[in-house]
Amino acid sequence: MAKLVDGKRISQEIKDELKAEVADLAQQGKTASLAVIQVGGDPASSVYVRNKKNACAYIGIGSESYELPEETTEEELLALIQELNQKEEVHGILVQLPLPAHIDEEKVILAIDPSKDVDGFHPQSAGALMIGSKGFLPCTPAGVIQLLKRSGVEMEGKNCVIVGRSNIVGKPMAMLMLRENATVTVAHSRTKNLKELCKQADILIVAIGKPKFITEEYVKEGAVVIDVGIHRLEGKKLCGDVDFDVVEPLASAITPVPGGVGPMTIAMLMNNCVETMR
Ligand SMILES: Nc1nc(=O)c2c([nH]1)NC[C@@H]1CN(c3ccc(C(=O)N[C@@H](CCC(=O)O)C(=O)O)cc3)C=[N+]21
Ligand SMILES: [Mg+2]
Repeated sequence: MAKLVDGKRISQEIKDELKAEVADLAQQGKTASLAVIQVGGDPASSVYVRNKKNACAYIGIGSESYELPEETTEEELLALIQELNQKEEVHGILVQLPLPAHIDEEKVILAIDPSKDVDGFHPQSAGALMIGSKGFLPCTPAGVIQLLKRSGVEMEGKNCVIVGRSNIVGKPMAMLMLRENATVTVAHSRTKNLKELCKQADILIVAIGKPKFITEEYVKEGAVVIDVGIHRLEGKKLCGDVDFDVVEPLASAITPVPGGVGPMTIAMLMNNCVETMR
């Protein structure tokens, strides 16, 4: 039977470490505060925004939220970001994605001061990751690395297949696994012989955004399976990109959804906020 990789427990462990560190840094007069911007009232986004604010309160950093109406113009949003860039009491800026269709996400991300880019989405942060220089790491892939490390999964020399090539998960995930000296393959929706390729993976990381897409035919016996997907099924039940019930018996370790990668994303966001104080 597969060992469950408990993201809920590990994220709690990280938040507790950060809480202690923040208390220490506070004694030296250091503080941090996160500004969260949400445009429109998407209920899923509201849940995530609330979780982020709760996490800030838990570890002892400030947060302020800007809930803007759906009709907000790109100019108005850019003006708010400029204001927060200038504001000394704000150390991190997060613009909840996705944004309404009339706003250019790329422009918005580019407007954030890279020194406050706690999501790690700015091109300067992405470039720094690529060449191995200092910058904020994107929270979800950084969370996956922490899950693997804290579960004792050896990465060096291992065959890692990443399914998905997005700018916020697949691509930065590949860079981080390379840093850990894994041998990395990035697969995606157009990859030929995807099943055969995935079956070679010692570590399979899935972020394709298709519910229960990965079945037992994609997984080698003993593989470590990390599921980045999150989907709300009818009846509000959550599931990932991996069909957990059929893959779990094959895997040596596997993340559940919920309780896997999701909570780690928030823990690593908190780590990036604390990084502004260090
Ligand atoms: N600028 C920006 N930064 C983000 O980091 C960002 C974003 N936009 N837009 C949306 C996605 C999604 N995301 C998640 C965070 C936590 C959970 C999480 O905590 N999930 C829980 C379940 C939560 C639930 O019940 O829905 C779990 O998997 O156990 C999931 C997803 C951050 N995102
Ligand atoms: Mg893709």
